[in-house]
Amino acid sequence: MTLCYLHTHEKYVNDQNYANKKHPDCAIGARQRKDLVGPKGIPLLGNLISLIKRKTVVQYEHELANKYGSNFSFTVLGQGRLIVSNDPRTVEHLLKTNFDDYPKGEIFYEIANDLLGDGIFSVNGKSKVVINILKKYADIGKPINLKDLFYRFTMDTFGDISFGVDFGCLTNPDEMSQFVTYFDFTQNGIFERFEEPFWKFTEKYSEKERQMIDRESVKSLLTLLIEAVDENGKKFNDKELRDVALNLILAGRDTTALSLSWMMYSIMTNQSVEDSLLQEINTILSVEMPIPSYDDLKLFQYTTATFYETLRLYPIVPINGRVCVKDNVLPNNIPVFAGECVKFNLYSMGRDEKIWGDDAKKFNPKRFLESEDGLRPNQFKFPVFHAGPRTCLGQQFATIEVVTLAVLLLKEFKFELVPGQKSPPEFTDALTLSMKDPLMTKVSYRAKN
Ligand code: HEM
Repeated sequence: MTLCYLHTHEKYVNDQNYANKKHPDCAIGARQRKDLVGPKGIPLLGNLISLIKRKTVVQYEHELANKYGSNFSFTVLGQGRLIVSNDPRTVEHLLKTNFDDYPKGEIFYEIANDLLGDGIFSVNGKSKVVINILKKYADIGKPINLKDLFYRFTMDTFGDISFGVDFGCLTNPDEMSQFVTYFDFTQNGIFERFEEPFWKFTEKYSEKERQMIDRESVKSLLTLLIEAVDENGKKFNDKELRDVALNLILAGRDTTALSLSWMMYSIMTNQSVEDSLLQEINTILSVEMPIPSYDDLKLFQYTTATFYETLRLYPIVPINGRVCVKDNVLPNNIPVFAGECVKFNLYSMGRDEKIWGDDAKKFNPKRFLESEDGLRPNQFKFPVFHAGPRTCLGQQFATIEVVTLAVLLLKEFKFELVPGQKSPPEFTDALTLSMKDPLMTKVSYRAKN
């Protein structure tokens, strides 16, 4: 997943053209822009301090959107000027119409079709393991952390369909595989670099970051993958190791696991949605068809709409954007100069009444079924899977995974939030909209067999 921070960082550090010494209220390296609204910064640092003080970047920008409207700008030391434009026309401009002015790196892999082929069998197989785990919790009446369970589910499904290996996350629930632990550690470390302009300096002196670059850790991470073999005994080559492992897992595991968590949270807090889901599931599934096949999945329209509605209010990739390489003008007439980063905040867009109408903040899956576009919403208004030529390659696979598991779980179990938890859950600062705390859930049988 390419975010613009890294590019902006390099661009601005290297580009002395913009390194104007007189920057009264913006970060060094950023062009002065009196034509844009936004919070006043301080010399050299720009808005870095207020950004650090906020809970998350998503919330910082959402607060600014509430104050300044859909288009505003701020500057941050190390990132230069960030122009936020939560406007579907800007999204189309960036990701499609003026795609060449906002380039994105090479496609790192093309796996979607392979995944769809056998993916459904793997999803069904792993869903059964999840159901067995839930049965144990339902039998003893002990709450389970659904967030953790969904991470294990998507990780194992991924290991299975992509590498042909079993990471054992579901079968050894008390012990997260070493590979997964190292992957998470490295992923978190990388995100912190986006936020810390002096990371090269601070990493030298911090114990945590020392571990990040510790050769033994990296070696262990790689060793585990190097040792993994597919069913024919074939090992990964170096390029596969780098591209497939990190990018694929980053793109596919967290996104789907988090979608499941936010979706289950939304269902647990909206009784009428749960009722409609059950009605659909009980009408379609039967003794003859206890598990949906690939073709049956399109019948689950309300369930699919519930997945989309979850992504609208809880976009798993909540902020996106691109660095501009050629001066141009946005459709709303805002000029953008090479080196500036144009972003859109999907969390704000999903809650925007101008885009979704008066009930924008309400969780209402029917809005998709009742709209003209149906289950093919306009990508620029709803860029949760990105849009244009670089749309998410895993959209269809993620939909299969989420809808299948949700249908099978909801048919068998009733889920209730354990009281005393924050609702809605808080999220952390990460590339993805990660829940900060466990999602503790009481699970019970709908009808004991
Ligand atoms: C609900 C689940 C998912 C969501 C919300 C999601 C969202 C996204 C987004 C927003 C991007 C664009 C990122 C960027 O360029 O900044 C993306 C790209 C991508 N996603 Fe997904 N994704 C999901 C699941 C998956 C799955 C399961 C896979 C793999 C099977 C996958 C594979 C990819 C790939 C390969 C790309 C890069 C496409 C390219 O650059 O051409 N995604 N996804």
